[in-house]
Amino acid sequence: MLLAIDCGNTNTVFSIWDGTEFIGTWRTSTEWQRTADQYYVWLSTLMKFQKIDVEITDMIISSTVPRVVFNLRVLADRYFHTRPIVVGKPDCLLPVDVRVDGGTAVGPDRLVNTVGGYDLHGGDLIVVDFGTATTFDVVSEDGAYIGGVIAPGVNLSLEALHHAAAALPHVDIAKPQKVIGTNTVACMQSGVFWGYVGLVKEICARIKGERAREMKIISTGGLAPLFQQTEDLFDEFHDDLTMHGLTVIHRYNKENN
Ligand SMILES: Nc1ncnc2c1ncn2[C@@H]1O[C@H](COP(=O)(O)OP(=O)(O)OP(=O)(O)O)[C@@H](O)[C@H]1O
Ligand SMILES: CC(C)(CO)[C@@H](O)C(=O)NCCC(=O)O
Ligand SMILES: [K+]
Repeated sequence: MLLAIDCGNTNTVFSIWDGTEFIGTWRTSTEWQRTADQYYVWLSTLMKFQKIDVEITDMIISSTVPRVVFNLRVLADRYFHTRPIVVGKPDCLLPVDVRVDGGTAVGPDRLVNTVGGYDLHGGDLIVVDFGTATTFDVVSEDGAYIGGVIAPGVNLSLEALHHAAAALPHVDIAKPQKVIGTNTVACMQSGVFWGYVGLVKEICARIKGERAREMKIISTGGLAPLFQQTEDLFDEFHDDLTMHGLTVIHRYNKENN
């Protein structure tokens, strides 16, 4: 069975794929110091707790944090006796082209989202991922990753305000009732929430303009539903788009490598 690992700058998600569906998904904070032994204790405990008794034979990793890959490789070797596929490494084949400036190391999560989105919807897509950063990945008609946009993430924007301004507290994102905030927290939430609604609309409109064609907008990441409930920003939301993309890349490598 496949263990798919999506390692972002804030959180790392482990999912087990049985070939048809994900039978378990667990999340931990991303820390490059975490050792293979620590991962194993954590994962095996959670698997036992959910009575998931399966043998992991394959592993695929997407990591936006290069340093964590070493210990995940040790995990694969020591506990599962397998060599992981690492997205972005030369020996990992991708079922889509990447058309960007020479020397650009595109984030593996963006490549995986491109593959996952293309598999589910075909081409001419904008994939919006609300993680540590908010990324827009532009997928051409033939499924290639042709570039995109990187904006500061929602939580990062709120944290930046808190850190840089002595009188601004730590605030969690929420949809404000009105645009005009009548207290500090409401003002901050309004700036980030409505600012983000505008950001998403403007960027998507400009991408469509530059491409001069209609494009489907799909979203993923924990905060996408919060925005979707207000305005019709996206055509579709997929909670596990990155994980889906990892299973597609794994299958492609098994068949072609
Ligand atoms: N309604 C909500 N309000 C506030 N935070 C939320 C809400 N729903 C989800 N979140 C948070 O949104 C964040 C986004 O999760 P996601 O997995 O997409 O990205 P991440 O883990 O923060 O970033 P990365 O993948 O870059 O590490 C998570 O930290 C999650 O706890
Ligand atoms: C933009 C992030 C941080 C989003 O997770 C990641 O995809 C990344 O580190 N990208 C590298 C630069 C690029 O994608 O062009
Ligand atoms: K993510």
